[in-house]
Amino acid sequence: MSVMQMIKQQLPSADPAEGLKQEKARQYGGAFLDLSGVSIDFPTRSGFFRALDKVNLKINKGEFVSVIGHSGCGKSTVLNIVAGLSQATEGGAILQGHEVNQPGPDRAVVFQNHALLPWLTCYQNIELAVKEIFKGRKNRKEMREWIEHNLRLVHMDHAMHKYPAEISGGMKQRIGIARALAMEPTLLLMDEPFGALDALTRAHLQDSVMAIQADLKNTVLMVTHDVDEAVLLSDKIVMMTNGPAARIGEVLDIELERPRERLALANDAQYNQYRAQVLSFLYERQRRPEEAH
Ligand SMILES: Nc1ncnc2c1ncn2[C@@H]1O[C@H](COP(=O)(O)OP(=O)(O)OP(=O)(O)O)[C@@H](O)[C@H]1O
Repeated sequence: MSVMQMIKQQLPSADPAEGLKQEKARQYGGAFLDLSGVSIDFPTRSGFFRALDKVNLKINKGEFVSVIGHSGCGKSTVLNIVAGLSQATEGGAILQGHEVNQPGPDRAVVFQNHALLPWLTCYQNIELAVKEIFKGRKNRKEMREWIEHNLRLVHMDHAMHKYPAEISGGMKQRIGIARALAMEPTLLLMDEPFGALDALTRAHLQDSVMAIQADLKNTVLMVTHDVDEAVLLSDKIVMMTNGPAARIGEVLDIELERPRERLALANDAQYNQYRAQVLSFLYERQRRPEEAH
């Protein structure tokens, strides 16, 4: 899929009925996100491949939820179903009372590789999404202020007129996050958002995301490979079994007080206990044959 297609898929449809559906959804009082009985079969040359088998997951409003599991278990597939980029073969995702069957502006996605349009500046990359979403609701000045506000949130206002090629990988990722936040999504979806970054940049960006989350109280679903990242950022860690036919193995509630400080937590018994629980799930109960030696 091209970068343009990915961005377009997240933008709103012009259908007025869609606006009404979204308004109804905002008033819905049930489970915020409810995945029930989600299975998916991908067609392959040797027949159907069942990637997920009867996945059930509930997420509450304002929660930060991480999905962790070994490579290829189906983490991105879960996120893509919630994003509306993949269709479940059985079951489905209900977001605020409405079935997800296509991408929409209520679910902004941050990918590992930022997906910025190289011919637009950082400001213009965000503006593209903001113009679509807020047309008729914000005037030019309000839009400019809103874009600048979101650039400030990720500490990138100083580089707003630079092109993606002129900034570092970590900075590009910040712009991707600013663009997603500027869409004011009901649900923020992040697929290994820090995966391509060096350890220091990764830590800075994790801290920024925690600070933004504390402020905006977004509901976030994040895919990660990183146990420390999952424990540090999450309210809930969803641990997936190995595929094919992957399921949710365990869900761990992380009850560490916020704000969380990575240095203080390094010596925190409860933090280390959570960390050990995730490691034990991944490397004992879900150990893969190639890791047994
Ligand atoms: N479109 C597709 N067609 C066929 N198989 C697919 C398709 N998309 C995903 N799969 C398969 O489904 C399984 C889950 O893939 P997915 O990308 O969700 O895993 P993941 O846990 O996110 O992996 P990673 O951590 O390596 O990114 C894999 O075996 C993958 O090969």
